[in-house]
Amino acid sequence: MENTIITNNITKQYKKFKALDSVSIQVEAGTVYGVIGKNGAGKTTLLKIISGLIKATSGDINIQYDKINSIGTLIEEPGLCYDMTGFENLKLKSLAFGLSDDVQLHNILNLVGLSGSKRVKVKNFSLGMKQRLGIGLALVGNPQILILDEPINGLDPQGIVEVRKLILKLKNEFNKTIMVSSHILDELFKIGDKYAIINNGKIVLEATKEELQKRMERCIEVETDQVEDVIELLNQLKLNDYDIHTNQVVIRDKTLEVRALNKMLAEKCIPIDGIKYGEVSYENLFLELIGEKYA
Ligand SMILES: Nc1ncnc2c1ncn2[C@@H]1O[C@H](COP(=O)(O)OP(=O)(O)OP(=O)(O)O)[C@@H](O)[C@H]1O
Repeated sequence: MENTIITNNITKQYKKFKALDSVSIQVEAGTVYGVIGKNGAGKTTLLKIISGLIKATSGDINIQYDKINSIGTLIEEPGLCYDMTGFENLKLKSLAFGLSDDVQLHNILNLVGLSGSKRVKVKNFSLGMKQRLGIGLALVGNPQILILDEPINGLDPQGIVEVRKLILKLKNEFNKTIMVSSHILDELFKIGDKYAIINNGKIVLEATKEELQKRMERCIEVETDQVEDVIELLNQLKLNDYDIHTNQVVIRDKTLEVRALNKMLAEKCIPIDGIKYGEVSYENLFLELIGEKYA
């Protein structure tokens, strides 16, 4: 598939501080691209540079699009007028863009699930409604690319589901290319096709959903009430990458096979209640990638 956004060694320097350090990413057209990182990792800086809101200190950006206004952004606050309705907010932005297509605005209101609240002023909106209106504002002018910075931050579970469905609908039915950042890993992993994991301004991994899933596949979960004996065996085998839970040991080793471990446990007469392959959690994968210890 064709790439819509390519960045090449983008660096952003604030005096002596490097907020972004040689960031190179490739975003394919019609996909959702997740940018994952802790607070202060550099997500907003990257999205602002791609949106054209700030300039990179060095590096190149190549963005393919046909029309002016082809990037819609929701970065930090949506900048809503609280004494106006959702429609009036859309209208204001549309006028600022020199557009006069009210039908499109009604379609946007419908798309973001706010057509039932036509007469409600934004000051009476829930946070989820405000966030969806923020996405609606990003859609004014029908951009092909959407840049959404932390769109689910602070939302309740229902609000998160609504934004997730909206993002997927925008991709699947409207063929938008969407970059979305978050530190809520589980949620972002539900919608992205490809991801950049960013830490201290550097991309520590750019990987497709499938590649990430592959990395998460392999761990072995041993259920036992004799956790200490299992740990002793693992230490003898020099397998030091494991988590201990109540009555469970989770071993992360790509070479160890369930059958082989099962045999060794039996030989040592260590009773177990179960042994199987499991998945590394998103959080642990993330911590591994940014070089921090598992929780
Ligand atoms: N205008 C600025 N001047 C100086 N430093 C800045 C400026 N803008 C951002 N930074 C710094 O750059 C780093 C990256 O900030 P950025 O907002 O991109 O992080 P983030 O990953 O989006 O984090 P968060 O989730 O907290 O928004 C932070 O350490 C931040 O303090």
